[in-house]
Amino acid sequence: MSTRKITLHDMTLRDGMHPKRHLMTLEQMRTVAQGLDQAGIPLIEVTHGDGLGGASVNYGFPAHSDEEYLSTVIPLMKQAKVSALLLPGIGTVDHLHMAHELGVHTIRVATHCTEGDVSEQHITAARKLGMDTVGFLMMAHMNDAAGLVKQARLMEGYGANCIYVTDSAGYMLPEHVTERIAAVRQALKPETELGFHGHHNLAMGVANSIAAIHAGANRIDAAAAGLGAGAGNTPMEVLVAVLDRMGIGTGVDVWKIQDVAEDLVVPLMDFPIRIDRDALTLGYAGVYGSFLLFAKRAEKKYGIPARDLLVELGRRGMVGGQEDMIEDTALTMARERGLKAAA
Ligand SMILES: C[C@H](O)CC(=O)C(=O)O
Ligand SMILES: [Mn+2]
Repeated sequence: MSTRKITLHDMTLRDGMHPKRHLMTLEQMRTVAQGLDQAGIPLIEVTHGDGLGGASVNYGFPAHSDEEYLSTVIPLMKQAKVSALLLPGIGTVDHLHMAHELGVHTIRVATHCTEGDVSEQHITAARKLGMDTVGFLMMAHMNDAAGLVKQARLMEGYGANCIYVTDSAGYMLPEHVTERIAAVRQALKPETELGFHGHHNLAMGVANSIAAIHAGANRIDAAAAGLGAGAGNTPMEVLVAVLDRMGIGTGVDVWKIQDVAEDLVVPLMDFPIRIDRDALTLGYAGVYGSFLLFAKRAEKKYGIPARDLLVELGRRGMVGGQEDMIEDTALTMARERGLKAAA
């Protein structure tokens, strides 16, 4: 067994909210969170798919508020800590205080990979509260290694004790991950932790996570049965089995996490999380994972195949926060093709 310890961070109840259209019930949250806790997962993320304050016309209204989800899950945890995602501009410092009061241990302040400077206020506030504070650089394939180093240093300078390279589009191949993680690892203080968040659109979730670990990452995100945006996140139960075979310690029980995936998470899926042609196109064209259902909806409404729309969104370089542009782009394409919207 290697002496290196990897912290696995579960995404089922946050990234998994995207394919659930943010409509998980409190009972589903409770059951899955307890299963993950009993399997030994040390850190579990809980919020709207777009983080604290995500409830909106743009991102979708959830079945319950972040307060309800967090106050349902946190008191039940025997060993796991709970994290919350926060995108400045969506989540506010008030949301951060609310999360802290409810017992959230880790706050992950997420920005586009070229906009780390917008995280200063939230990272500073979280550090003042003594929280485990993470800077989360999304769509990391859209910045090169040197650019990510700059952004990571900014976030570290504001007080983040961990920085994430986030493959939101599931676009990266292992060599892209290795190059970026190694460069960021070298640039940060040795005590600053480094994480990787993968999506499985090109079936690279596990391979990319292993590449990240080899290049110096020590926190890795994954979701039980892969429940997450697009073709899902790195499947947790597969990652745990592979790391166990590699002799890398995670503290997670190989069998129990399989049972969580199979018995608790697969049954709550609204559709199978798989690499269908649209999810594959996200990875191939480098498109933000949570655009998938928006594109599928636009296909029904305007008759533009989701795949064509996703390719165009990738060509236009659309990023998280530009969800309204999906409809706009579909309308433009429908007009160009002489199509009429479905009644
Ligand atoms: C708000 C996004 O879903 C955050 C994330 O998980 C990603 O960028 O990937
Ligand atoms: Mn994600």
